[in-house]
Amino acid sequence: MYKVLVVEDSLTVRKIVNKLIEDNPHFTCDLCENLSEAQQALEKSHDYLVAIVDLNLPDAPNGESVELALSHNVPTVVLTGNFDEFTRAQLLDQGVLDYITKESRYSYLQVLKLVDRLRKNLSTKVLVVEDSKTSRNHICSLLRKFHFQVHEASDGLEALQELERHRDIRMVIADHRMPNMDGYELIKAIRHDRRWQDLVFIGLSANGDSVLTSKFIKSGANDFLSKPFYHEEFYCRVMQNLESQEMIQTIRNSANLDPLTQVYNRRYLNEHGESLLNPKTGHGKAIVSMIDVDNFKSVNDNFGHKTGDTLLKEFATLLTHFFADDLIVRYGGEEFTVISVGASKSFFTSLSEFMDAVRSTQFTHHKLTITCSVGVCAEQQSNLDEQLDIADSRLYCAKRAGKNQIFARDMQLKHG
Ligand SMILES: Nc1nc2c(ncn2[C@@H]2O[C@H](COP(=O)(O)OP(=O)(O)OP(=O)(O)O)[C@@H](O)[C@H]2O)c(=O)[nH]1
Repeated sequence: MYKVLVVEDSLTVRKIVNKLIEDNPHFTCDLCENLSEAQQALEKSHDYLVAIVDLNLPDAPNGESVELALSHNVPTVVLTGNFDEFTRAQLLDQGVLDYITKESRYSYLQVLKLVDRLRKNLSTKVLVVEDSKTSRNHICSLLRKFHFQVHEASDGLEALQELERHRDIRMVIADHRMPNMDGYELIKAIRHDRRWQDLVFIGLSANGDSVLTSKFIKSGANDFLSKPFYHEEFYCRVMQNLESQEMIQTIRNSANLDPLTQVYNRRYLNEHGESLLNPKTGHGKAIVSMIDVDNFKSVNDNFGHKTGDTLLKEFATLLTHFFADDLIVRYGGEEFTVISVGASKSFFTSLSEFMDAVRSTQFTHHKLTITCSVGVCAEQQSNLDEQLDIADSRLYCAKRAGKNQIFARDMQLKHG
């Protein structure tokens, strides 16, 4: 749970902000109506994610509440009834994150959006690629103020190494002119690699060259900023690009993920499974397994469909824990497919550990114990469908042989 400090003398505004923020289960608010309450709150707690502060309070008419929050190193958003260009520029220079006027419901939604962005930023990695240390430090400190996890590189080659080391970097902000590999070469290298297709890339350059801008964008950059930039513009671009990327991710997820268990769905398997077996695009071979919960119908019959759903979710979570590097698909109902391109020995070790974990786990709040049956096809066939069919027929054999077991080869059919 993240704590938000709200310093506001109007009861109505306090209530609106509190309601909007606390409707999001990630947040809780501490409400203060004047400077002295804010002072006490800041002395008592040192873990505020952000402070939302009214510029003029009865006991602090000249923005003292903002200075107070900033002096405690709490990222601060100013909420005020007066829009005044000079004050706004002054506050942004002082280091406040944003300046929002209390005009309409939309203003309050903007506050909420910013607060939630700050929460998400805590786990968002950004790579800053810039050879000038002064400029790099400046960009990094702007990003840290917004709670981003910041990584640094001084040229394109270093950036690629950093991206290999931290596969979950979501955004790259790169200068154009750099030794060894410039920004333009960097974006080309990034877009060449499918793993980084969703990475947000913002190019930077000192000369404001429009040819360079279009070259960057055509090569796959999402946006471009000319230096020197005003930090408000910088933040707007960063936030907007991240939001667009999240929207694309959400659309992609809703097309490819099973909504109940959040593992991949059949559609994804049909579109991408075969490429795993293709030596040009994947590993050329894979171990295919079909995993099915035993007697699942009785869970629905005895405890209801909702409990059945919860059990499936927990079962899928267990799969993701044991087969983190493999492709996990909900094949249908209570049947899952795991496709592994790793070594056969380590796959069977994980499978056996997974079966043990299933037997010993208590599922749902009813503490249900279950087993599962598995059919595996590790021998390569001419296509994925054939491997799936063989794994499925072995799963059927495992069921017929009494369930709670693995069938991996035809030989075992006889000894089942
Ligand atoms: N709760 C829930 N049930 C589902 C879902 N999808 C399929 N089912 C149910 O899963 C049950 C599967 O039943 P069966 O095919 O007889 O399988 P089983 O009871 O596990 O029997 P064995 O496979 O032979 O061990 C059916 O009752 C389906 O209605 C789902 O998304 N949620």
